Amino acid sequence: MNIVIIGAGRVGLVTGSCFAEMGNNVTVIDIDENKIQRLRENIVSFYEPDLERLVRKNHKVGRLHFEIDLANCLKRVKAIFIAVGTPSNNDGTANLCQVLEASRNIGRNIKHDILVVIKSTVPVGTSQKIKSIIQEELDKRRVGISIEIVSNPEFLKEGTAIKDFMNPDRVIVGVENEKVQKLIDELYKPYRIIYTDIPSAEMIKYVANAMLATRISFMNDIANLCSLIGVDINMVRIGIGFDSRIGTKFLYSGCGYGGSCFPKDIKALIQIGYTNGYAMQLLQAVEAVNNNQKTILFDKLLRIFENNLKGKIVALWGLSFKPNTDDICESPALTLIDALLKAGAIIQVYDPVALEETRRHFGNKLYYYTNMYDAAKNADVLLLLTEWKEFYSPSWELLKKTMGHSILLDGRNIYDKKKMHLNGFTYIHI
Ligand SMILES: NC(=O)c1ccc[n+]([C@@H]2O[C@H](COP(=O)([O-])OP(=O)(O)OC[C@H]3O[C@@H](n4cnc5c(N)ncnc54)[C@H](O)[C@@H]3O)[C@@H](O)[C@H]2O)c1
Ligand SMILES: O=c1ccn([C@@H]2O[C@H](COP(=O)(O)OP(=O)(O)O[C@H]3O[C@H](CO)[C@@H](O)[C@H](O)[C@H]3O)[C@@H](O)[C@H]2O)c(=O)[nH]1
Repeated sequence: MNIVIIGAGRVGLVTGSCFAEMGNNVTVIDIDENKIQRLRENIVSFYEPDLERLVRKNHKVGRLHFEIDLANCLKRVKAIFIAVGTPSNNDGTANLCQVLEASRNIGRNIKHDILVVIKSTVPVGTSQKIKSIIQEELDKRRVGISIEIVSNPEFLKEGTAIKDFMNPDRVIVGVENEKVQKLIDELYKPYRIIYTDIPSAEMIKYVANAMLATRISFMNDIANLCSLIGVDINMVRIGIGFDSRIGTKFLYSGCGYGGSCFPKDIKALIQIGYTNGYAMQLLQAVEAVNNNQKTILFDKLLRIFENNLKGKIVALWGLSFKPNTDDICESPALTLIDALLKAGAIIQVYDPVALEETRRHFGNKLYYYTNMYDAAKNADVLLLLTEWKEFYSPSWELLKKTMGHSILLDGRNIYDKKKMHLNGFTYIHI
């Protein structure tokens, strides 16, 4: 099938590459000319495991193309996916400028019947707005063609995006009528497709993220209580997770959730509540607990160093908001670094792939290392912020020797408390 994807970001590029891998003929377009030029050279501008390989392979065999101008790639196209960004406005509502501009672009250029698929995360009612905008542009041109619209929110996670797209738990498709289902079935053939109406599909995306974020904030709240009363949160997590009604996933306490989705989508859902005269009390608490959680490691540091971090060497392992991505958007590391800089600490950082992103953000205020042990050199304290695999079994001997001190704050609770004391570390976790 001939498909166009608007937006070559984390969702658009993964969607395009995966559909091409399934045998479709895909063109991905973006307004960022530099991004498109680099993609034509098979260079992906962000880190996502396996994505560059898929881009190169499908580009080479001629199933994946990159364009700037939508008008150049509409011939025989059956579906156009909108996968542009929906960042937060200052008040927390979803900013729909990119989505509305992409819709106008479709309306200005399309010359035949088409299915428009909305992949971006958008508030209820946006798909209808998109349809109206396309129709407005068609009317201006006096073009009488039929536009079908479906809402198909995306549930992939950064760091496992290809795997998630290729093996989804479910594919949600909100439709206005059954006519379009044949085409959707053809696209997503092997997967479990759940058809809903459009508003439900739009809402499912927000509610799924809200539920996951709620689990995390709930566990962080419980972890903070456990730490006050001397209970091991890891044992509690395992103990409740084996209740099949609860399940084991998304129960890991830590230094807070980040990323380009949970924080903005929770804010947007709270704002949707406000707009409709309803206070989303639980989600407000989820957000408040998370904001507090991002400050917890700093508070622990203040206690250790008796409120004086000036001149203290603080080493950080992990900067991205989760492993296997270079994305530092809303990462707990950013909150911690801001506080440490204010307190006058010397900050030495290491991350397997997010160093450059971090350097772009903080410039020469930090010391950057490409080796995890070098980052810990002479450090008064080491903090683990992201649970990259390579941090699971370090050489404790080497680490102790390099640091000269042996205090470790584990922001992701990945180490065994008992063993850490045997390794000679003062070990503090969440
Ligand atoms: N990042 C994720 O893991 C993830 C997962 C599921 C859903 N989502 C949702 O998917 C959407 C896209 O997210 P993303 O992370 O891919 O965003 P992104 O910011 O990485 O990418 C958006 C891309 O769209 C391009 N763009 C903007 N306006 C355009 C236009 N008018 N025409 C062509 N290109 C345009 C931008 O240049 C950018 O490359 C958001 O709504 C997000 O909430 C994201
Ligand atoms: O038990 C857990 C699980 C996750 N996290 C944190 O939660 C954040 C988000 O992690 P994750 O959900 O794995 O990554 P995202 O790429 O942000 O994916 C979420 O956001 C996407 C964008 O909407 C959705 O598509 C995905 O389904 C949804 O999981 C990260 O900071 C994690 O460290 C925890 O603290 N504890």
